[in-house]
Amino acid sequence: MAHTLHSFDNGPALAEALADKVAATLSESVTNRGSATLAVSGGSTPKAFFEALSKKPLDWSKVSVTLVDERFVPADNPRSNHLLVATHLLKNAASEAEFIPLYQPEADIEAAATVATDAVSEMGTPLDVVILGMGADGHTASFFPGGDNLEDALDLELPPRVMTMEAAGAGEPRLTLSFSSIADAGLLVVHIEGPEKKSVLEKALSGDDEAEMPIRAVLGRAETPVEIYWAP
Ligand SMILES: O=C1O[C@H](COP(=O)(O)O)[C@@H](O)[C@H](O)[C@H]1O
Repeated sequence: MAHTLHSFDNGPALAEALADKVAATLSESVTNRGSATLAVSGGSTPKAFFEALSKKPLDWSKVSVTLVDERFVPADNPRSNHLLVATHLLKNAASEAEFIPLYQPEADIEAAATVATDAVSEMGTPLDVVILGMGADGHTASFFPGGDNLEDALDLELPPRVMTMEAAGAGEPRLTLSFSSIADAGLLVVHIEGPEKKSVLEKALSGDDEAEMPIRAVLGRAETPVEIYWAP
């Protein structure tokens, strides 16, 4: 599938431009459908983007926000993506948005995935905006190389859902949207920063082994053209 690379001089310029693009897409959905949906990633990269997006003037009370992936930890854990989003995105104008967590306080992660699947499915499909990150190992969402559920997670024939994932490189067990949940998003972005991530992207684009670098599934098979946002 096609992709477009948007390069910026620095992180703050990228954050502002991406926030403008996402806000415009969400506003359009609110105008056309009366509501909008957004799924964002965790990690260290999106903080400045979240801060910029949180200030964009749109009817956030009509916007539902969820995560692309999450560790199986409660929201007060410093490694929680929910905590990251609460701290950097769900404030200012965006404090009006509804947040749908992937972590659920169930006895085990499989039960949490079932509850989260029901909650996310109420957001409707396709999602309006999905923002993906990418790790140095070529993972995106929680599609990790060597992940125990990787094959099913990348299967576009399986229904959209929240899945569990365990992998050596993942730390805690993870909850992740399946590829079928994100591949048809209205706006599908891969947000990466730094020279190392650029090299990882170039390596991903030069091969086709998805088990080695799961980001290749997104770059190669997503129904929606991928918008890559990069800054040094
Ligand atoms: O584990 C994760 O890492 C990736 C990339 O994070 P970064 O710190 O290198 O920006 C992220 O996209 C994903 O949501 C997160 O769970």
